[in-house]
Amino acid sequence: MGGAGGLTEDLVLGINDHIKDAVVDVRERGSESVEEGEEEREMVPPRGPTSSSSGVSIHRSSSRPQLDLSGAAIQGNFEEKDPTILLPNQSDDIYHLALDIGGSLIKLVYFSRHEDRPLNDRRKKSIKERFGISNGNRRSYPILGGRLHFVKFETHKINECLDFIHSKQLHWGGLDPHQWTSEAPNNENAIIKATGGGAYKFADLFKDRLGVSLDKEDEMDCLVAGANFLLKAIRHEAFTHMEGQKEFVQIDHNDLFPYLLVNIGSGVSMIKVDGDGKFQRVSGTNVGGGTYWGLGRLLTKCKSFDELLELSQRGDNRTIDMLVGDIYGGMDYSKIGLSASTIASSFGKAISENKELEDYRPEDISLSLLRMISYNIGQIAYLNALRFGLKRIFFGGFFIRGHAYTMDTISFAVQFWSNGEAQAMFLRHEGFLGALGAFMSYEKHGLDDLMVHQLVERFPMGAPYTGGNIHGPPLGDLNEKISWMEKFVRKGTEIIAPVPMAPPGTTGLGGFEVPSSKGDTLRSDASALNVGVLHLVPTLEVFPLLSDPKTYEPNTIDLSDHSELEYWFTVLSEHLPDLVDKAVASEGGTDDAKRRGDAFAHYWIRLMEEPAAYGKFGLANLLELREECLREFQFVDAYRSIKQRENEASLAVLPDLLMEIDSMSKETRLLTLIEGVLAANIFDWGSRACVDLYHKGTIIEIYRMSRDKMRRPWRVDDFDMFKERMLGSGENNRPCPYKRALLFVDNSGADIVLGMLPLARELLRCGTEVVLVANSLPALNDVTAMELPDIVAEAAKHCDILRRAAEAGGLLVDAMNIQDGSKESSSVPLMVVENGCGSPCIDFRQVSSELAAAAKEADLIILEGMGRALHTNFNARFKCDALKLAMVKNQRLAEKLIKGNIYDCICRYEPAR
Ligand SMILES: Nc1ncnc2c1ncn2[C@@H]1O[C@H](COP(=O)(O)OP(=O)(O)O)[C@@H](O)[C@H]1O
Ligand SMILES: CC(C)(COP(=O)(O)O)[C@@H](O)C(=O)NCCC(=O)O
Ligand SMILES: [Mn+2]
Repeated sequence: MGGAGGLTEDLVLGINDHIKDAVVDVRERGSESVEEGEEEREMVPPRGPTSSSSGVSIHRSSSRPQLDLSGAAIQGNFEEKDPTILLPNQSDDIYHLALDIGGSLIKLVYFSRHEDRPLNDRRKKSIKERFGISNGNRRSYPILGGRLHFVKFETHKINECLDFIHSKQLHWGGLDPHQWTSEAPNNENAIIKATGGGAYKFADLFKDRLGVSLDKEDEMDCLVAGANFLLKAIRHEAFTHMEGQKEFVQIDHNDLFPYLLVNIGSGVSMIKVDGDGKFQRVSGTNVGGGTYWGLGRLLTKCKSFDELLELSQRGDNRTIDMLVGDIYGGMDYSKIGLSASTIASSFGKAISENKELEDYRPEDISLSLLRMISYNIGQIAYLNALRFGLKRIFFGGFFIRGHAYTMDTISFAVQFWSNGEAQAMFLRHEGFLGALGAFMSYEKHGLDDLMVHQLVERFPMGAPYTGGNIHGPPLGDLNEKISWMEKFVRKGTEIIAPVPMAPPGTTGLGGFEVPSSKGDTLRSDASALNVGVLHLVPTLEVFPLLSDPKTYEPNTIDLSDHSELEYWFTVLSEHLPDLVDKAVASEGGTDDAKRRGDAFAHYWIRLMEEPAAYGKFGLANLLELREECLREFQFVDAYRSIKQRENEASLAVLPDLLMEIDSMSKETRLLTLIEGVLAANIFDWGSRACVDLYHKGTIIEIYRMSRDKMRRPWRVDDFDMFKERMLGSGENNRPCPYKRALLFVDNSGADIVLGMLPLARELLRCGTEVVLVANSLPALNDVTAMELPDIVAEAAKHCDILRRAAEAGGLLVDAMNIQDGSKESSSVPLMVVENGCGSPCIDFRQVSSELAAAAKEADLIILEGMGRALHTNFNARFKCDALKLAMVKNQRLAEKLIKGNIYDCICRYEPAR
């Protein structure tokens, strides 16, 4: 090893000298952010390494396209009030709508389609040819990518709902689904699927106001279809809620039936579900959500359901309910297992006291009523489960409203009466089952064919308002979002107050005792249970090399541990000012960008008030949500100029690095290359520690420190095993054992140029095909698949191996004047493939179809960086050999994962399973 160390040292000095000329002092950058936009224009070469990020084909975009109003014309009778307007050029977003019009609420589920605009770039084309990927060849009709939105209105405000549908022109989509792709649909014969009593009651109103007919679907059919779809297709849909603890339940698709579905709407239906379309309504009760809201309104004079629910949180039901202790002189009735605090008779105290309604606190009345109804429903549900021997009970309907206390009470009843045999579970899309079922009843929309991995739930701004609260149009337009945000900030200080990390208020005593959540307010935007927009991405696939997709869990750190959540949320929040700075600078530092930056920061903190509301949450989800938030506020690529500069600086020193590498023996070279990857992984703008380093030193100093740290053994060091596999024992010059390697690259600049590209070159040199796998969308300073071909092209100018391989892989098409011009067909190709992600991490259950295709013949994967190799996939096992390379740039993670320290390195080699 001594020899290798010496050479490495030389290499460092050599590189440092070159870097000195080419690299800017990072300290200067922080303070020059305002001019960055300008300078960026100067620095962008015509075909610069990262100049093309704006045209990315976005897989997971969450921003809504604007309506194309050109050529708009009134359709039909001009005399009509609110006539329909045709938008002939609005072709990329086609809507489809289904309704559930209940006694209390109208639920809307609508689909918006954003057509893929495949970029005809050379990379995509050649990858498609090479891997034989064609569009839509798997089904007789294509599943359309798009988004499912969830909105609700109060039934007595049906006009708001009609206005909403009209304003969004959702009724135009009510045509035969086969016509979804056609332009400018004509809605004369439009039909909208609808369920619930209102589908009958309001049919004429829909015809008069919107000119559409409601196609009525059976309510029970719809509830069951909706529940089955959610339970099969949405990963974190069902959860238990006991004593304040929410726990997501992974439902095995093959072991879903039978179950009892209890839908608590205005009234309550109990349905025994035995399969898709196989069910029986076995019971129900007229004491339901309508009872709580109706009686509660009369008794407390509350103006809204949420107000009534909020009152209950400050209530003490002992003032009204007759408890066992009231009857037994403060004692338990222990013989039959009833404690003194058990409710013997709801509202029972009111009979014996000489009091009027005004003498009772509305808070106490509300709580007593809530407990009476929840407990009663829980008990009837249990009895029905018992009747049919069902172990699982799923509760839906908007009565639940994601309210911790309601869920705890119902869970307690089920647990108590069943002696723990039966389990109450709740659904995140609680009240949308019927509407979803009605949506499913459209023939051949392909939704029922979609699988879990093709659905991505996103929480764009406005989701809490559409899915949660009763509200008008969701905030679609960015200006609306920001003005809302500004209003919100002005209104209260909630946003900047410390983030509450304690679990939501609960009794802690299982529903029989007084809630300890006094003083807690039910947030009026209903973020207690957020329902996001479901993105349907038919092109996402499960990575075929996962050794066991069923048990695969991408996250290494589970944030359901509150101390973890608190820590990571704090770390990311501390990074926020720097991130906002970069984001604003990337948009030219304009006033508009500053407003958006502020709004982003506020929104981010607000989102984090209750992350559990978004389904099961790991660190990878937190990091991804941050990127999604940035995109939501139209920050396309916050680190664009930083990436460009670091790419240019690194490319300038690449030729010298390659020269030094080429002078080494095979063995030393391999070690030096791996060291190079680990050392360059320090250039990570997502790590607090690294950003602090950038503010203190130059790239050269940082890089030197990083190379110094490279002495083996690393904290996790399987290098010898990897070397053995690559080179065999002894210098026997045998060819490299790998046919195709997938290199999951991480950061721009030194990381890709001086770390991963030289490693890729070595693999190419020994006959391995190399697929560079990079992000589809920007995330921090990660290099994207769109940027890589240009970086490779630049590097190829100095290296024949890279040039020939890139040519063979279709990355270079007469890209430059190549000296020897030989185009050997025998050369091993180098390709670039997008991974389908826009995050620093990767979830192998949802990758792009081109990556899935490329993986089929791969026998080595190399995962680089903290996000892809540590936060996610540290424990993942693959069907082929895997090398995980990362520098740990966080002290706590280093301690937890490897009992080590910040800047320790990991080289983990795992032979195929
Ligand atoms: N904002 C709200 N306005 C009215 N009721 C609400 C609201 N949020 C939750 N609820 C509760 O949800 C019940 C309606 O649930 P839902 O599943 O929509 O049933 P339905 O189809 O009968 O309208 C109401 O009776 C009430 O208890
Ligand atoms: C965002 C990152 C995963 C990116 O790391 P990378 O994948 O580039 O190695 C990492 O910087 C990170 O975990 N940052 C947050 C923790 C911290 O600042 O210490
Ligand atoms: Mn990164």
